[in-house]
Amino acid sequence: MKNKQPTLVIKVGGRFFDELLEQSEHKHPLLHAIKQLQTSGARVVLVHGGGDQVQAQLKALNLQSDKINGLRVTPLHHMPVVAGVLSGYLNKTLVAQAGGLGLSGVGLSLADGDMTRCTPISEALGAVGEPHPNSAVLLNALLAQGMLPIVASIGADDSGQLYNVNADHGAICVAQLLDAQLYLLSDVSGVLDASRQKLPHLSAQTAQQLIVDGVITDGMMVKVRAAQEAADALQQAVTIGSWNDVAALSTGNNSFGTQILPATTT
Ligand SMILES: Nc1ncnc2c1ncn2[C@@H]1O[C@H](COP(=O)(O)OP(=O)(O)O)[C@@H](O)[C@H]1O
Ligand SMILES: CC(=O)N[C@@H](CCC(=O)OP(=O)(O)O)C(=O)O
Repeated sequence: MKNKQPTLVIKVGGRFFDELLEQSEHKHPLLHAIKQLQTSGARVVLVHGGGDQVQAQLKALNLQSDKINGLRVTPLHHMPVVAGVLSGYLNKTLVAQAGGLGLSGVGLSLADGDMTRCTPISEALGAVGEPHPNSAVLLNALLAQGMLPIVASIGADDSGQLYNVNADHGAICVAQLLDAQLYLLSDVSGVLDASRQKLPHLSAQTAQQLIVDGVITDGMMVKVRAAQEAADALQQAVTIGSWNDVAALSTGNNSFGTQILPATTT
């Protein structure tokens, strides 16, 4: 039976933590918006990355780290650092901050409760996984108790190997698992056009053109491509927006962010 309460999967990246730790006394607007959403009956799952913090920790340990098309090449011997930063310090920081606001945060990874299973993306990327939805039992049990699952982008495969997962990919997978509305939040108001204006929505064709023209680059290129695949798979729009405009999320304001539309509706 389909759950009648709306389910939202909200993804934040590394720069969110810089802002979170700068705000004194649990003031981050995203956590307040999540609390309001929960009060209004929504089920919320938070998925996070932390690429900047992974990079800083690898550098501090003199470990060279490269990216291919926005994804971090991850030799197995980098995994203790990657998993330690994402599933350890950052995940527990978010759980602690949520708790300070009265949210019951539960820190998880993509491997917990067998919620996803990873397959390697390519030999060149090493221990970088593509997550596949597997079991929603744990997440549904936590959500039924009014808890806030906080999922770090670390996964595992059938043989028990750990994987570094791009957090946008992780969030998409969790949204598929729960048939949820997906919000990929970052430090920009949405996808910007060549005049740096926010696009209210974006079709697959326009996105491809803006990528070819060099208007959508770097992490946003990965995000838009992943959001497009997710919109097609979920058959509903995926929103790319800013974690500072999130009050709009609880008021249902549909001018929030850029809506990435499923290919069939464009
Ligand atoms: N057309 C664009 N519109 C918005 N941001 C863009 C665009 N092209 C590149 N970017 C960059 O993408 C960044 C967001 O992607 P990314 O850094 O991967 O986010 P996150 O780490 O939060 O997942 C923005 O901060 C911006 O610098
Ligand atoms: C494979 C891969 O690239 N993994 C990412 C995981 C963290 C992440 O995605 O963090 P953001 O959301 O802050 O970018 C990384 O190592 O940086």
